[in-house]
Amino acid sequence: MNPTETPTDRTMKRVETDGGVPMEDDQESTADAAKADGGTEKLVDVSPSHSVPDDDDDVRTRSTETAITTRDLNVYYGDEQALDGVSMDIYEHDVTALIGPSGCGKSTFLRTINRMNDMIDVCRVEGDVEFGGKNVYDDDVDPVALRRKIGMVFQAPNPFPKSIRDNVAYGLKIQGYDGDVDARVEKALKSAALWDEVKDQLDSSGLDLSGGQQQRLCIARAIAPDPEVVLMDEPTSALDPVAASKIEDLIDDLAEEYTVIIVTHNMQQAARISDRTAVFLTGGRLVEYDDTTKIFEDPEEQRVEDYITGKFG
Ligand SMILES: Nc1ncnc2c1ncn2[C@@H]1O[C@H](COP(=O)(O)OP(=O)(O)OP(=O)(O)O)[C@@H](O)[C@H]1O
Repeated sequence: MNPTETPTDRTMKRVETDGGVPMEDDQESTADAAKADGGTEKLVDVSPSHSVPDDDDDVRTRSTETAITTRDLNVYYGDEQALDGVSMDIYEHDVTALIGPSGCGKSTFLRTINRMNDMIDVCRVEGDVEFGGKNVYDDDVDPVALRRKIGMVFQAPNPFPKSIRDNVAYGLKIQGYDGDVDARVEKALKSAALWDEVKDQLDSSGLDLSGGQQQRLCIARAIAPDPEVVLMDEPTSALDPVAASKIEDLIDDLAEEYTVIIVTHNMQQAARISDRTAVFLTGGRLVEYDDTTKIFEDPEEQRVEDYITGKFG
């Protein structure tokens, strides 16, 4: 499908998470096994066969509304072009995965959406990123206010050296929120599936938590100001498999309330947790963007199939 095309049927069964260990090295064997079977080849197994379906909430109705639209997005670091003409519609309440080999511009794309690239002097952006009916690069857009609406979670958990409560309340304080901060902290920690583990130690340092808990704390911090979009840059790559699995489950829940865009190197993870997948290849080009099942089972582009089956990247 053309990256900018609007799908006709936006209701589909969600790809299940198996809650298991992220596996990258079995991609080729999955495809080979399917071929040997004489069955329909699946490049990566996105079926729920290896999982236990959780409960009755495993079908999410998908929106036809776009949360973010990029048009002809070019990003440069000095003379080097990191993104080349990226046009993409990202849908509300979808989990959209960005995949591709190292250096193809995934993180740049993510950072361009909430203007984190503003902090890099040599970075120059051309084209539009529409959010809420406005180009986020318009002169009258306040990047700090924008980042409250489009929160971000990074690869390594990075809590502030503050209490758990203050970590979560941080964004609220910056925005001068004068309501019930404790209620908002509780709500965010519940949404981040951390409340039960920390509710009796809200004054302890966020740095005393485990890595997985710290990452969920960072997710709570990102969602406390009630954003519309949550950007995640490889949020599980620094975590052990159990902690990573918890975050994967959480991402699925977050999509009920937020639009989630996630960069991942883990193909199985993209297949498990995302509704749509965008494949970037060298040169910062978006080469294919479609429903995740389509990308992983029957991509249009040979280059995408080669990447997914581990022939390069
Ligand atoms: N701050 C920066 N200054 C200069 N060049 C940069 C900067 N950040 C990224 N680049 C360059 O832009 C290109 C895209 O990098 P980016 O980090 O967006 O790719 P990526 O696909 O996210 O890579 P990875 O998967 O390794 O994280 C690379 O060539 C990279 O060297």
